[in-house]
Amino acid sequence: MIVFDQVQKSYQVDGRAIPALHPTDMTIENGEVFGIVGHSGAGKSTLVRLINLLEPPTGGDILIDGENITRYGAAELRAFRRKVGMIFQHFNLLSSKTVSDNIAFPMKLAGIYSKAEIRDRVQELLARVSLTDHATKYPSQLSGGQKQRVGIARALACRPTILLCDEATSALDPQTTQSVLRLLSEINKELGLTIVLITHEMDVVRRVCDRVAVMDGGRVVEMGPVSEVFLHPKHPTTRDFVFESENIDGQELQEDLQKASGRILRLTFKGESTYQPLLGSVARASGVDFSILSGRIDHIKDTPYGQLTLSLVGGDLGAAMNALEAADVHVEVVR
Ligand SMILES: Nc1ncnc2c1ncn2[C@@H]1O[C@H](COP(=O)(O)OP(=O)(O)OP(=O)(O)O)[C@@H](O)[C@H]1O
Repeated sequence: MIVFDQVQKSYQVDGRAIPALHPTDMTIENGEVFGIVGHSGAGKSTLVRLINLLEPPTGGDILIDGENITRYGAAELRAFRRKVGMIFQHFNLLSSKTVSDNIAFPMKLAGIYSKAEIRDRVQELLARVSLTDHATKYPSQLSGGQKQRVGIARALACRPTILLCDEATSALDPQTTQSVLRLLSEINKELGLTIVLITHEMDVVRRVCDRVAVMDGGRVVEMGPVSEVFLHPKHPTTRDFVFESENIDGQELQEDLQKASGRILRLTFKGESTYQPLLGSVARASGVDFSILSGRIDHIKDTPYGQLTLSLVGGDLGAAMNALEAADVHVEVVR
């Protein structure tokens, strides 16, 4: 478990302390995929670099499995860092080394593994990331997705318990992004690894994360299970991210809503209720007429969800809303 207790970070710029992370409390459970989403400059990288003490905090305590890592000496810190793997947006591979040698590199650097151990581990990891046939290639001979797979294998070499991902899919096309995210999900499930993933795309969070923290101006402004934060965003920054990921233009939506008559409801279906033919029967029973203003069905991790914005006129609106809520549909009155 990673615990931030009033952790803060300021950078010294021209003799002045510029805050990048205001005092923050946060807990990341073992084995979860935790997303950190925010615009450029929000403080995401700073927060993640505090977890492996690449940046020392200027205040507060960071506890990992109960140990206060901010009090570690040099030797303890070296041993701790082997337990934390990291992957990067631009892969950071060594261009003069082969795929195998890149993966072996952190094990060699640690100086505690035998040659046979390194050889066996590299073979195992090459198979894990489906790159066995590329073992003797150099990074320049690989695609972006393959390079990130090497990055992941290298990060796993010393059997870490935490994997930090700093915009790991931002340089990849959508299809390659999907396959890298699938690989990260598999690793999380198979190895029980804790994954902390920074991104500026809510869509990445939706696909793989269990919980998410939304950052703005060096503060965590919203935090919770992805289904809660994604489907019922409270902070304006979170709303912007969700709208962006759904390709919704906030202003256009407002203009559309103004043209619609009657009550406007936003319905959220989750899990099994997503597939139920509910609307027709509720409309018939309550005598309410409805038109659909916008809608989508998608997944949050493995759970299907649907969201519909409807305008409703006539009939017994209260009865319709009760019937929907009784069927586990979340009903929000927009107007
Ligand atoms: N080494 C540094 N020295 C001084 N200021 C820094 C340093 N690193 C980051 N900052 C500042 O701290 C703030 C947070 O930066 P950070 O890189 O953590 O944000 P971010 O959300 O990761 O942004 P991006 O997505 O662009 O990487 C920014 O205002 C940035 O300019």
